[in-house]
Formats: sequence, C-alpha cells, structure tokens
Amino acid sequence: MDLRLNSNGVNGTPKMVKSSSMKFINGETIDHPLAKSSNNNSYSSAKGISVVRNPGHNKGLAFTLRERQLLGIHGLLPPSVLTQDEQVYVVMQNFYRWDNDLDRYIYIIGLQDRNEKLFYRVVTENVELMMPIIYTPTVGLACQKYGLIYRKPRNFLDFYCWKDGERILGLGDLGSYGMGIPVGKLSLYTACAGVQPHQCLPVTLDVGTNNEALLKDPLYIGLRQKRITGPEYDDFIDEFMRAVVQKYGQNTLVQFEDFGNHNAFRFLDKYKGLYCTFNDDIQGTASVTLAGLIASTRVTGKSLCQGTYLFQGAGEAAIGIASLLVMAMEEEGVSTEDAHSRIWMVDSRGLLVKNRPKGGISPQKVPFAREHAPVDTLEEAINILKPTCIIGVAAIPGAFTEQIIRNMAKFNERPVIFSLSNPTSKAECTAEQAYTLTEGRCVFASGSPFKSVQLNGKTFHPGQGNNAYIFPGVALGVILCGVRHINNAIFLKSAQPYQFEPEGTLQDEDDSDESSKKALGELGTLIAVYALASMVTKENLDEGRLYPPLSKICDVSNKIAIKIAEYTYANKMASHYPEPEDKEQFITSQLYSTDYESFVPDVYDWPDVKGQL
Ligand SMILES: NC(=O)C1=CN([C@@H]2O[C@H](COP(=O)(O)OP(=O)(O)OC[C@H]3O[C@@H](n4cnc5c(N)ncnc54)[C@H](OP(=O)(O)O)[C@@H]3O)[C@@H](O)[C@H]2O)C=CC1
Ligand SMILES: CC(=O)C(=O)O
Ligand SMILES: [Mg+2]
Repeated sequence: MDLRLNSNGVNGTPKMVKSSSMKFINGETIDHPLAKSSNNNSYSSAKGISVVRNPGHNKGLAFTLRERQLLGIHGLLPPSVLTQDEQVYVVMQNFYRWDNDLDRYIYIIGLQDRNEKLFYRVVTENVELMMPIIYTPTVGLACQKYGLIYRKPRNFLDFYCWKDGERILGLGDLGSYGMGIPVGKLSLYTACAGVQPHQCLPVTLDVGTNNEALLKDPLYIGLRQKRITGPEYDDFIDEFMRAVVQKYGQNTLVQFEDFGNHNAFRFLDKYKGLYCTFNDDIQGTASVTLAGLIASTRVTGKSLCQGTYLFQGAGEAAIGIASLLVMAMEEEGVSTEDAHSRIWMVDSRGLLVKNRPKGGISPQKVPFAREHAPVDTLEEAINILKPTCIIGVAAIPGAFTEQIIRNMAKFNERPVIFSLSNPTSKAECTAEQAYTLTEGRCVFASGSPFKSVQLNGKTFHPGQGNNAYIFPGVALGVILCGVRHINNAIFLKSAQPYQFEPEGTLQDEDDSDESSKKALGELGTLIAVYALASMVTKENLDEGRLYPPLSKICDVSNKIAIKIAEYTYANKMASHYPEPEDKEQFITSQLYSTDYESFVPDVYDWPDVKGQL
C-alpha cells in the first residue's frame, strides 16, 4: 500500500493520498502509483490515453518503455524516449522560434496544459526570461486577446486566485478576458514558491463588463451584459465565499486580484475576519514596495521617516503602500501623525487635500488627505513639496515627465523613483529615462521589467517592484501552516526580530510583547517585507537593484514562508498539527518537485519480480 502524505488538504489537515491497485504481470495485485486517488478521486482510473492527456501526469516522450507498457500507452507514442533535460532543450528551441511575446505566451501556456512538470521546470530554471511572458507585461496583452487564447479549464484544491475582471493591471475593465491574470498569478505560486499546482484554481466571476468594445467583440468569451452592481453583486460574492469554504474547507485561501477600487477595499474589510483571504493589489503591493523603500534607505543614507513621499494615484496600490509605510515609520519611533505628514497623494482630481473643491475623497483616502491649498497637477505638487520619493501607481503612462524627473534630480542627491504601474505600456517612465535624466543618481524600481541600462560606462539593473516577490511566499506559509485569517498582527510580530545593519545583514533581537502590540495595525505584511528586504545584498544595491534578482525569487518565497511558519506557531495562529519542530524542513519538504514521478512501482525492482519481466 503506497500511502503518501500530500501537503495540506482542503481542511488544513494533511491528507493521505492512497494508491489503488492494479493487476501485476503474474496475477498478483500490486499498488499502482499512478492510480493513487486523491480525495476527489481525480486520478483513480488513470491509465492509457487518459494518462497522456492529464497534464499533471503526462511526461510526453519521457515515459520509459516499461512505463509505456504498464500504462497501456506503448503504441500511442513514437518510439523515441527523451530525458527531461532533452525535453527542456526542445522546449527552449521552440520558445526561441517565435518572434513575438504573445506567440511565446501561447506556446508556453500550451505546454502547461500538456505537461505541467516540464512547464514548471522550464519556467523555474529560466525565471527571468519566462516571467515577462507568463506574467506582466505579456499577460496584459494576452488578456486583451483572450478570446483567441482560451483553451480549457483547470484543476483545483486549496487556493483560489480570483477576480471579476474590472481592473486588469492598468488596462481597465476586461471582463472575462481578465482570466489570464489569475492563471498567471497561480503559475507563479508554483514557479516561485513551489506550491503544488493541483492545489490552485484560477477563478473569474463573470458579472458582465462595461467595456463596450468587448461587448461587441465576436471573440469575447464572457457574458454579453453590463456589470451587475448593488445588492445583486454583493449577494453573488457572498454566496461564492460561503460556497468556497463549505465545499473546500475553512482554510481555503482566497486571493483577491484586480478588483475595481470601489469593491477592493470594502471586500477586504468585510471578509478578512471571516475567511482566509488577502488582497494582493493592496497588501502584496504594499509589502513589495515597502521592502524596496527600506532597501533604498541604504542607498540614500536616510531613514524612512526622513523621506517625503508623493504618490501618483490614491487607489488600491497607493493606499496599501502608504498605510504600511506609516506603520514602518512608526517602527522607527515617530508618531502616526508625523508619519502621515511625510506622505502626499495626487489622484485624478489633483493633490489630495482636505475640503478640496473637486471632492472625490473616499473613506480610505481620508487619512491621507492633507491640510493644504488645492494643487492641480503632479508637476506643481512636486515643485511645491520637493519629495524625496515619487511612486507611480495610477496607470498614467509617461506621467513622470522629463521635467519631473529632472526636478527630482535637482531636489535630491539620490532621488527615489518608483514607476510601478503595469503593464509596461502604462509605466510612468522607463528605466532609461529615469537613469539618464538623473545622471545615474536615481534609485529606481518598476512594476514591469525593464532591460538594464548603460550609462557613462556603468550598467544599471532596475529592480522589479512587483507583488510577485510577495504573494507566492505569503500564500505558501499561510496555507501550509493552516492559518485561518491573514490579519496583519500575524505578520508584524515576526518582523520584530529583523533589523537592518548598514550592510544589509540581519540581526536577531529579543522580541517583546510590548513592542509587537505597539505595532499592530491594518496592513502588517511586514514578515514578507523584512524577509524580502533582508535578501538585498550590497552588490545588488551597487548594481541599482532594490530587490534580489528574479533568479532568487524561489529563495525569497521560501524565506517568507518559513518566517510565517515560525511566527504563526509561536503565536498559536497555525492550525496544522503536530507543530513541525524544524519549520524550514517542514516548508521545504512540502514543495513541488518538477522531477517526473516514476510510474513503475518499486516492486518491479524486487529481485524475484525482476526475474519475471
Ligand atoms: N507593481 C505592482 O506590484 C503593482 C502595480 N499596480 C499597478 O498600479 C496601477 C493602479 O492600480 P490600483 O491602485 O489597483 O488602481 P486603482 O484603480 O485602485 O487606483 C488608480 C488611482 O489612479 C488615480 N488616477 C487616475 N487618473 C489619474 C490621473 N490622471 N492623475 C493622477 N491620478 C490618477 C485614481 O484617481 P481617483 O481615485 O481620483 O479615481 C486612483 O486613485 C495599475 O497600473 C496596476 O497595474 C497595482 C498593483 C501592484
Ligand atoms: C502586479 C499587479 O498585481 C497589478 O499590476 O495589478
Ligand atoms: Mg493585480
């Protein structure tokens, strides 16, 4: 009997995955690893062509001769047998044959639909090359063309990443075409954090679209109706959330992604205490940006609370970042009021100031509305406020004009410029503009990747300030430990032991209850923040990076997950028992492996069995 311990099951309890049996060659019954059934029996009768058609099991030409015979697929495959290494070579040859990124996207997603292990091996080993394809910026284009790309639905167990298509990156309402986003995000759960792919399900709730062009698009795959709103919409979302936990258990993690601003904040507020959920655009973005800002202090030589921050945008990303930034400044010892006094925002109606005639101050903006005369434009605001840092999260391409960047360089020895809007077509400025117009003095990060920039004999490698550095690791830690609620107190306490040394080394501190209580707040994803920021080396900073290179993203995610495990067990927030003694070993033992499974039972290696073959 082959009893396998799967990672957390749907109820957060480890699930025994049991083999069913098959007739052996001599008439004995033996266990057949392929026929192991999960609780939903999805693999129970896998044999023959169904094995080849199941992307979780298919090995393509890597099935050995014996496997082909045992599985009854011998005649279905050409005689050639390849190793996985050889298959990787073939995939890369194919990948390079395409001359545009959309075709590369279609090809590589097609591989995911055919042979999951090979797909994840290729992506994990070539993450810097593949991320811009399966994620931003190409995924944005893929969403816009999703009617041409949609192929088939996917499996599910433990995670949802879901959306209603109202705000896809900075591209607006794409309705059901936005499906590319949760598909891409969940691929990163596996590629960047080692989450088992069969545990993830991308979901789009189709509530219509207000995008007139899509409603007329003959290829559009969604409902051809205007978005439902009001109580009907809210009841639908409620029903969905209830149904998720009723069917899959309390510990199912639901990641909200790319919701419209008017829904994102209220759903986070409404559901965070009721379900295991987080909003990536608010919380994930806050974490990655704060980590970048912390790293930038090592370049500018100024602490967070010595900075003046001006946001272009006052939406999910901006409010999320600013809220976490306030908490981080409080950690430095300043009052909440002083921390707020360092932060300014410009939205579609100009500088966010109290009682402005243009109005438009939603409840979540209120804490950041400042006492000041109205100012209409970003450029004016920069000239008046002389910020040390500007953060673009409004999806207004080119908003950081030449004049703005030059002024930032005039006001600051090391101006901090974050152009975080996605995809690339929505970036506030390019890396080249930022470095060139500041004579290489700026500290730069962007939401979508930019190539390195050569300037005056120096090469700058811009960092990618993208929540992809955060959400995979957070999700891995939360789900493996069976954390019920992703509240921010959980994350804050673990952040306490981490302090930055000038060279970026870590120092453990005594963590006291008093200090952690002081720091409780609304957006405490600080475990992730500090885990990420601590991995930025001096060498990275010297190259212009504020984040570890993407090639290290799996290490980053694991580190975040381990920190979450240490904290949640110490604080009785974890519900997966028994508590693992060695948290690092616990996390790493659960990670997805891209190695193919053998479909030849071990019993075939027994000497008496071998003799009969
Ligand atoms: N790098 C990363 O990891 C992430 C990047 N992003 C990117 O950030 C961008 C915004 O996302 P998100 O915050 O969720 O979107 P929201 O819709 O919540 O917010 C957009 C904000 O931009 C403001 N805005 C619109 N037009 C202008 C203008 N002309 N001048 C100034 N401000 C303007 C809006 O103003 P008003 O409030 O008045 O309507 C609003 O405050 C997107 O491009 C997204 O891709 C988002 C999440 C993560
Ligand atoms: C990165 C991301 O989540 C966004 O641009 O919406
Ligand atoms: Mg998003």
